[in-house]
Amino acid sequence: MYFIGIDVGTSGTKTILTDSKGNILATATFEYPLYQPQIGWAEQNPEDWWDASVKGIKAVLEKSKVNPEEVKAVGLTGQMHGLVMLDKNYNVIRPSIIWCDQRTAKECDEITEKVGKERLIEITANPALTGFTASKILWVRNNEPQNYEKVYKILLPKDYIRFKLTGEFATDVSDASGMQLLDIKNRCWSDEVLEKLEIDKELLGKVYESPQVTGKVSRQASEITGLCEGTLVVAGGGDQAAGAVGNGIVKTGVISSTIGSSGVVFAHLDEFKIDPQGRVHTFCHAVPGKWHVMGVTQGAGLSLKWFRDNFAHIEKAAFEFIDKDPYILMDQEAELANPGADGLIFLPYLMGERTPILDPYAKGIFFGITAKHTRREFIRAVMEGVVFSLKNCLDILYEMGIEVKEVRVSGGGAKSKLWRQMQADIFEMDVWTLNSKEGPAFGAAILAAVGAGEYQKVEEACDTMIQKVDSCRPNEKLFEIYRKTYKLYNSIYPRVKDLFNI
Ligand SMILES: Nc1ncnc2c1ncn2[C@@H]1O[C@H](COP(=O)(O)OP(=O)(O)O)[C@@H](O)[C@H]1O
Ligand SMILES: O=C(CO)[C@@H](O)[C@H](O)COP(=O)(O)O
Repeated sequence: MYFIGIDVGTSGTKTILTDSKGNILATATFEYPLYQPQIGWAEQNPEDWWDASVKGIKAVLEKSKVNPEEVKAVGLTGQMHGLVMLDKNYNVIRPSIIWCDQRTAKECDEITEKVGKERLIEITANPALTGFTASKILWVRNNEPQNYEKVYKILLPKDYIRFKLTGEFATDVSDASGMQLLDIKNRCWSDEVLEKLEIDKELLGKVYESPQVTGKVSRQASEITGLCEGTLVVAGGGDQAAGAVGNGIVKTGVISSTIGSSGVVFAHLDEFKIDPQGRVHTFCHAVPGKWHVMGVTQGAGLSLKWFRDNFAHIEKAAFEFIDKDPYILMDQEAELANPGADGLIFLPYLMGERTPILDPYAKGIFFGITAKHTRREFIRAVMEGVVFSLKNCLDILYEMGIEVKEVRVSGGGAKSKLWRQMQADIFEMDVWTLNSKEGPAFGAAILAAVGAGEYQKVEEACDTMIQKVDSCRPNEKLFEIYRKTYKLYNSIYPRVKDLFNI
């Protein structure tokens, strides 16, 4: 039996095909643009996600030579929080306002006022945040009433792919948690929040636990994708929860640190638990009946990509001549700089910042530039700044009393040995890599295997399908320089934060 996992990421959609033991037979990634019509805005075109998913499914079927009849189930995952609105003819009404868009500060105030700050945290386990879907819905209602009038269904990114594959309107508890409309403790839509925000429940899909089957591939989707009509489609999860399943973060003590476009530190919770100050998110996990807590930095891999696209012309040119990934060349360059980048510090707030500072107006900073600094210190400072922002989230987890015995790294950033080592040195802990680097897509395939009955429980599937392969040991000699640099990093934002919103 075979399973397909589809991850609708921010930089592209990744599709993988695995067997039931977790061997990956084929992978395919198709990229698409991110539109930034104004500073702080971020949009993508849901049709691009569907095109990339169709191409991905076709590619993995072709590369693996697996007979589509042997593909038992498809699992879906993707970037969380993005708002997809369909009209009654199932057409997309406007581009999706995605997770890193920061335009909704006013709507967050509106949510806090209507629901009440404490009650909102009690129900949704989080304060009102610009990244979450509820404020994006209100923004469209307040600013584009002509679009809001047309809304028939509201979906999350991966759930749009589900609709295209099966015709069903559905979601799962982990992704729905990021809409700020879910009662997180009771794992269902909150009638109270919906009523107070005057959002009709009929607009939302049915909520499932992540391994549950939500529908089957339709004849039309079968003709487009090459999958067999009737192939099962399971609920899946938000990319962080599915990624955690793909990394085996399904029990306490083991956490993950992911550098994708965003950066996330993620821990499993057996019991519902929140940070009373709302500095990190508590959401439903993709493991039925469990929760998780995570800290999110908005601009992690996104920061390095921004640097590559704007300042790494040498590496990009080299790529054309010697066909070497510019990121690998940038890594080599950064490795030549000293740890601590000779005092050059980068705050990665290029898309505002989520946890723990929760500031949509925050902006990026290079601090401490001198004539001695060269491009290599700049690249290194970007990478270190991202790890410091992840360490800020890790510190909150420690404050909450969460046990951390082991860190597993994933996301595109985990391809870099230097970035993995920096995490070990700055977290002062061993960091592990796994057999699969395809975190969320692999997690979605695991959820598909559970949904199809190949395994009874997510934990059992993880035990069989995931292996640890390699670790980076922290270098104690670097603790002092990184501790000193981290202290300085932490003292910059509080001193300048009032200047960002002028
Ligand atoms: N070889 C590499 N070295 C360092 N960083 C890398 C490398 N390859 C990819 N990345 C980083 O990974 C990011 C993409 O990660 P990915 O998990 O694919 O993102 P997403 O799921 O958001 O689309 C890029 O923005 C880049 O910063
Ligand atoms: O906003 C969050 C999680 O709350 C992000 O993690 C998005 O889900 C996007 O993820 P990537 O594209 O970086 O994987």
